[in-house]
Amino acid sequence: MSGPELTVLRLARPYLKRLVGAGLLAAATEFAGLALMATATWLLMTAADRPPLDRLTVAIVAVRALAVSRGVLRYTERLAGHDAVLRLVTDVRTRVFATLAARRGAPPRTGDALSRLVSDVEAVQDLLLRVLVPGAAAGLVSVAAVGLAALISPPAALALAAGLLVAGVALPALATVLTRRAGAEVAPLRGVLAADAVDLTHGAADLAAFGATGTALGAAERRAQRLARLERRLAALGFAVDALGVLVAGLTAGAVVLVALRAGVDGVLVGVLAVGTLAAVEITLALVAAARQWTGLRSGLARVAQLVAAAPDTEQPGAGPAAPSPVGRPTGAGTAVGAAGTGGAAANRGAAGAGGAGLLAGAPDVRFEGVTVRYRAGAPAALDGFDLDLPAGRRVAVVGPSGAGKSTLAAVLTGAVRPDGGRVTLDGRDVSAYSPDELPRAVGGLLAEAYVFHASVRDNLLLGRPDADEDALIAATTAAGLADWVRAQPDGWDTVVGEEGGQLSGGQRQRLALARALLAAPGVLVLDEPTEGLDPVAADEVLASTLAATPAGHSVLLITHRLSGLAGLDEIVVLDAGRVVQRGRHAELVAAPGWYRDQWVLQQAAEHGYLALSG
Ligand SMILES: Nc1ncnc2c1ncn2[C@@H]1O[C@H](COP(=O)(O)OP(=O)(O)OP(=O)(O)O)[C@@H](O)[C@H]1O
Repeated sequence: MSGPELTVLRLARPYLKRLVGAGLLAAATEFAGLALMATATWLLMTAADRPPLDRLTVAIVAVRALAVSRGVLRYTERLAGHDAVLRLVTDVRTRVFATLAARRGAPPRTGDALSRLVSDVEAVQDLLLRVLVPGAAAGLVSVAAVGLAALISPPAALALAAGLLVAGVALPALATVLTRRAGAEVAPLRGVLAADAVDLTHGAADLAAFGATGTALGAAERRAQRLARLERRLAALGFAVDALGVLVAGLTAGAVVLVALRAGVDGVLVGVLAVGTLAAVEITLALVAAARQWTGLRSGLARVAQLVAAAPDTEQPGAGPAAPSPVGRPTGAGTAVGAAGTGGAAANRGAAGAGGAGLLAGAPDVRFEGVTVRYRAGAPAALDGFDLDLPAGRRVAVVGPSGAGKSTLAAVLTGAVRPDGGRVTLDGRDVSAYSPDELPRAVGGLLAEAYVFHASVRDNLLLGRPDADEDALIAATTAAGLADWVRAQPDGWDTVVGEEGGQLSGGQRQRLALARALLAAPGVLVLDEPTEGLDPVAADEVLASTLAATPAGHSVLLITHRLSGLAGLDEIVVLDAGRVVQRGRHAELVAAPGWYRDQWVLQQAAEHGYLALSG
């Protein structure tokens, strides 16, 4: 027993007395079972000769007493063991939680943290309740069984000892060797799968928008299949070892009987030895189960020990299993379990550069015809008979007050929401007719509240275009105003951004999501509030560089609250309560009375002061 187990045992020190008590009670329970079998055998075989009843009285009482005491002992053992272990587990869980919460550097992903708090901490519980307590009990009872057998026949006791050694030492060792590798892979894999579940649910909209859902699902499925394979293999090996255990029990009982007969032991006692041997070997075989449990628990224990032992901020970012990227690339130095590669629909796209390095496919002509969306029956329509032509290469902004239906427009265009009335077509074909792989090539971009994955900057960027080269990465991040930050990071493109981009400022997160959208460069680039969270100067710069970086011929649908920087756009559509209330170019709208002009004045005054308006 080494490192992690010792750390756990050190934590168990305050509960040592209770644990030792539980171990002794477990041994007493097993011993009562063994004694019950032996006494009952003696009773039956002796009774067959019809002796006077008083010869049997003690044995009859003993059988009853042992049967009752066995149940009582088992109950108290469970009570004492669980009492001690649940107290310990509460301590460990509190410490693990405190360490996770206090840790600086890269925090674990929610799924992984959950897995550490739940299944890894349960490994501590299992180590004590399923490995140490039953293991110690089995060891003690084996010694007692050999001692008792020696009282009847020393040679038979030797045969029993040999059988018990095989059952209690050789078989557990064999089980450990056979299951070690698979067992070590299982706990981290469970953690990674839990993290996959978080990404697939929280990042579902962005994965769909970049056409990476299939790839991410595929990667998660491959990991799930790997886990299932490992668990099947562990179960099959376990059954094989269990079968060997039954064989060992039979062979040992046979050997004990032969040796005892040769040594001239009385027939009834031979029977007692035979049944006692079967019972003793069965109890010792608990060590095989304990060993199998132990190999399965080791990696979970190691992770708990690592967390408990580490000072809150000493753990290195990226330690532990590699954080799989949403597109299936391993991002850390640890075990890249089931890395999925970069195949799939997203990888099959053509080349396209944020800086105009090439076109995916020509931008389609988009047409909204009388589109109506109502989220709930009876609720006001979020979009109410909306019409818009967005021919290839056109750049249109949609503005309007909060709740006007702007994001709903983006959701309808990207296929996330189906209109209740009217239709949206790309090159004359209804959006709903495009497959989930096909649509993101034509339409995509930065959705409202874009999800940033717990992966490196590079992997977050590559979500929409896995084959992008360094130049394209630089072009996209430069346009989004993130390139200087990336250059300043010690790990550069490999900087892990934390779950939901938690290691980034709000503005950096937004720039990263924007750079990702630019890199994906779909024919119709939807940008929902691309400069949200940036100060006015930065917002103007980023919007200008973003529009400049969009390849010529690609269309842009810009959704924004800010009216600054829209002068160069082909059309601005003002929405209110799902209806178009104004449309035109910036200069026209600023000149005409209406929501646009009022809002423009207010925003200019807020950002530059009222004097700037008159100047
Ligand atoms: N998933 C939804 N379920 C129910 N109602 C929704 C949903 N999404 C939006 N709505 C409603 O639809 C209307 C339009 O919302 P939408 O998000 O499209 O407006 P918006 O113009 O983008 O607003 P904001 O500028 O505040 O983001 C709002 O009244 C909103 O409450």
